[in-house]
Amino acid sequence: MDSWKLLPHPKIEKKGQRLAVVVLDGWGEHSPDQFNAIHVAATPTMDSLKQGAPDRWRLIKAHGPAVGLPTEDDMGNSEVGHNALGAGRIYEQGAKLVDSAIASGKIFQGEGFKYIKEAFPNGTLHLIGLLSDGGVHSRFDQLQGLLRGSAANGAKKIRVHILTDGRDVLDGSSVGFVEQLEKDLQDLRNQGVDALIASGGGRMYVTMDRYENDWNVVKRGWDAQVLGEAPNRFRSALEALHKLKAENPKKVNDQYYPPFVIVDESGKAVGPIRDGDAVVTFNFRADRMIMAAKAFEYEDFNKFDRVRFPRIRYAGMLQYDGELKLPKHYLVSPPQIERTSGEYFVHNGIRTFACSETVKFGHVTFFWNGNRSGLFSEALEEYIEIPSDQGISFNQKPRMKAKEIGEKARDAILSGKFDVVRVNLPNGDMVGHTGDIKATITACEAADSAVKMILNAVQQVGGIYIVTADHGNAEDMVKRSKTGEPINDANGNVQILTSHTCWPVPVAVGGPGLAKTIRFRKDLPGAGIANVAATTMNLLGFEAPEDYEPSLIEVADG
Ligand SMILES: O=C(O)[C@@H](CO)OP(=O)(O)O
Ligand SMILES: [Mn+2]
Ligand SMILES: [Mn+2]
Repeated sequence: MDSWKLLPHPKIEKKGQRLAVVVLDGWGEHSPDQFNAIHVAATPTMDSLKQGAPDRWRLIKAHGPAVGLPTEDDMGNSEVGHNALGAGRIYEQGAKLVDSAIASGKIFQGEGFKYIKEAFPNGTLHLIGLLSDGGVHSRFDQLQGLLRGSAANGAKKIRVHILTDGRDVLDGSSVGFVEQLEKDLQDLRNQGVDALIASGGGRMYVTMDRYENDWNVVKRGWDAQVLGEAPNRFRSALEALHKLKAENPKKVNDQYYPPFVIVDESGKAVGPIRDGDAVVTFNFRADRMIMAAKAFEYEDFNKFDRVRFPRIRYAGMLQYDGELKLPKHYLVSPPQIERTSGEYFVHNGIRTFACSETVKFGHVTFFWNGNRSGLFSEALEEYIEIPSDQGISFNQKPRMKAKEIGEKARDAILSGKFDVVRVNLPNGDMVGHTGDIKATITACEAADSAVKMILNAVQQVGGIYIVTADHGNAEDMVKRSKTGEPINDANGNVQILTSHTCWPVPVAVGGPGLAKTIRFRKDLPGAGIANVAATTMNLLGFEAPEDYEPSLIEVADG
């Protein structure tokens, strides 16, 4: 028997239902107050869905172990969220896999580490990555583990190229992380390892672009890290952070520090990357390291002028793209996500349309499909990317491309060419990360209007919808005490929260094609977003594979 064949659902007929799957990025559920941008925004469509509770609207988990992260304190993120949504099962994710590999010491015995270790006797080890304890792309304690382990394994010269965060952690917290890193590097120097910070920059402006939105971001990183060139040169990273902020307090924050290099007393960069060196990008998450990985690895490369292409031993913390085998060498094996819902669908003749704008396009395709690039089937699938605005912080244009995404989805639904139309609406998340509450309110309104456009099209064709989110963000824009009170900073202003949250997200089903008897089960109170994939299979008239997390819906008698 074809193991890809999904069995017909015993109670839900497969009758060519057209299904819209809408993911609102960064849209959680939290108590209503002035710092809940979704609550303050006029969101009539999402509000109306809530009226369907408990049978057709409920909350599901989108953080911590429910999405494969180490602890209940780990907020969700797009990678683990879309992996869970698309794969319908919970995989141990990068953060956890790296933790285990460091704890057991296996990371230092693996092929990847052995490969870079060859460079230790004569070359420098460069560590490049996001410096914070956000746990979304990287974690500070993992960098510390890597530093200690590398020194213990013979690294004599280490250079750290930092990317400041302020997006998964509070803005301004980069200073504390750099102070701690400087202490750790001093400890290494006391042990005879020549260890220094060599360059830096803010994650949104240096290195960590994604989905080829803007190669200039990667180039700025390359120039500083590899060539040792940047418009800003300082004797220390702390000096860089303080001076660059003081020069331009309105524009410069942790996410957007301009690139800088650290120089010695003669003004020479302390750590350009040269032939014979080893380079490790210590982010475990893929999307924002793939572009840099290509620049470090590909012989043929034309995205920008690298000027110099050093012969290095390069490894990623994880392999970032299994399909492209990028990078070839890595310290920890990524989760092997297979048999995703999208792949099942093509094997069962389901025609899928997927769409978002650039900044989230890979979320609803690459992450959704288990970190796999490209289509499963040219004949049955179409993925559309709407170009995102470039070079701006999204609070300047908070509506982003919500309308365009809504229109594309609407047209795809009305065309009759697709059984499933899947979109990601980025607004709540991308604007939420700017910490600009007013703009985030506008963002949420734009996303809500796009949902409306999609639901109207579903209505017209007699279809079904499932609306949900990948994790929280816009529903809570302020740092809170344990009892939920907003926390003030030293100047008496509330501390703005730019990060994701641990709050649950809504899921709603409906549409004229949904039988009246279908409702949410009540026996899955702890369900999470991994339960959505089986639900979509049921909505299309299929049983889900046995090892998928259970479907959220049931068919009531009568
Ligand atoms: O912007 C990103 O890279 C992350 C936050 O670090 O957000 P998301 O997981 O929503 O993509
Ligand atoms: Mn997201
Ligand atoms: Mn986000």
